[in-house]
Amino acid sequence: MTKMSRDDCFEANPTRMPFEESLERARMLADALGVVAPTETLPLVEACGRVLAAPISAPRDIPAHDNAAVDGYAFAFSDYDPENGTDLPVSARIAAGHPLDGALDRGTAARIFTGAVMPDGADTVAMQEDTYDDGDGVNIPPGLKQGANRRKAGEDVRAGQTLLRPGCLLRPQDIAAIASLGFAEARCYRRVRVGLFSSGDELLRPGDPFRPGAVYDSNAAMLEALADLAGAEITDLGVLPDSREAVQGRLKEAAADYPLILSSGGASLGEEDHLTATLHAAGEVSLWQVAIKPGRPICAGRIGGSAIVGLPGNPVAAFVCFLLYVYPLIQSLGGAGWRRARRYTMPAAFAMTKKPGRREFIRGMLDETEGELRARNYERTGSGLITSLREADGLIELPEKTTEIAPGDPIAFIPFTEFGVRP
Ligand SMILES: Nc1nc2c(c(=O)[nH]1)N[C@H]1C(S)=C(S)[C@@H](COP(=O)(O)OP(=O)(O)OC[C@H]3O[C@@H](n4cnc5c(N)ncnc54)[C@H](O)[C@@H]3O)O[C@H]1N2
Ligand code: MOO
Repeated sequence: MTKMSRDDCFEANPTRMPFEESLERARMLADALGVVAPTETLPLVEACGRVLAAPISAPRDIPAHDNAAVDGYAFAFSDYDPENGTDLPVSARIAAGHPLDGALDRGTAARIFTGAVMPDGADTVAMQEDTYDDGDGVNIPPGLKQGANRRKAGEDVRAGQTLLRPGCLLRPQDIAAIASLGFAEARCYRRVRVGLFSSGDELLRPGDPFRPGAVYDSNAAMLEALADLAGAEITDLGVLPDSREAVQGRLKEAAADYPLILSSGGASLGEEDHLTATLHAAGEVSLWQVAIKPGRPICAGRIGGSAIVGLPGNPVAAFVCFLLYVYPLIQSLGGAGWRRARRYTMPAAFAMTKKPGRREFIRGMLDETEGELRARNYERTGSGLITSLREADGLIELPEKTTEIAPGDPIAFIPFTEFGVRP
């Protein structure tokens, strides 16, 4: 029989849920609840950052016409000698927004400007810097290929093409694409409404006078800011009272109003664990007690049509669990589908040993050495150190089976930018 160390609850309790299973259960919870956000039509600039709710198809080609890519002279390639160049009389002037009425006369060139519609009969443009006035017209230099300096109709987008599908997160470049089709508005999902509780008798709200033994509630402000970046709209519902009946009452009440409820603190195995008890009594538990560090006491489940996530009280654990579980949950409930944060493989710039059997997410900083990015760990591991989150650029993910990391070993890095947190 293997000896169990008393100070390691993972060895002492082999029943903790593996990380991948817990994430799959969170995903199943999200799938079961579906998209909870209603839709609304928004002007384009307000739509940026939102999730698209209806497909957007192109009513016409973009660009709509063949057009000049440079200021210069448009002509028919069939009138041109690519070996020696050609002198052509200039019979028209075409500015952007003012297409030529009729076709270009055969054997002539048109003075044309960037973005102006190519006249019928012309297929090639010489850049003005490469030409000269030969007295009677313009000299087109040798060496141009057919179609040079011409942008084809539909080369960006084809008429009828579905450009954006429901569920896509609208970025500035998507807004540009929608505007290029001539649409001023987009149908979007509303932000997911989230009710937020904190939990703990020691908590004071920022602004309250300090008292001995107290801790200011930093999780509420942090989670509100994170949820805002995730595209949700948080309502701070205050601190949960320390009574099982009162917690059950407040949670049930909130579940009737919000499709997602977050709470931090009071999720561990201590006597004060009213949240998990409420989920057991009034709803369903999807995951609880996961083999991860930090964040082991996380729990999640539902009451009716509302998802509830009990985040651990330690600020680092609350932050990490938000990124791992709540961020994708908000995306999914908000219509964007479940998205797993991307991992970037890079060499470790540190050495450490690790206990097997649990997934660890340690705080990491990016170092650039000789043009290569490497990840360094934050030396202290305490789950209450907000400073460590401020120093870090992201999380280093260490798999269950890993027991040792040496400098140069490939590691998986999840930058905070994946969650909209700017460096
Ligand atoms: N016997 C055990 N003790 C603990 C376990 C365990 O499994 N067995 N798990 C540890 C781990 S890991 C964590 S994480 C914490 C999580 O506990 P809770 O989620 O129940 O949170 P609390 O006990 O209420 O608080 C923990 C810690 O965080 C501070 N806190 C809580 N809320 C806030 C807030 N809104 N803003 C700032 N700081 C907050 C609180 O003061 C505590 O210091 O349990 C371990 N113990
Ligand atoms: O794992 Mo707890 O979630 O360290 O702070």
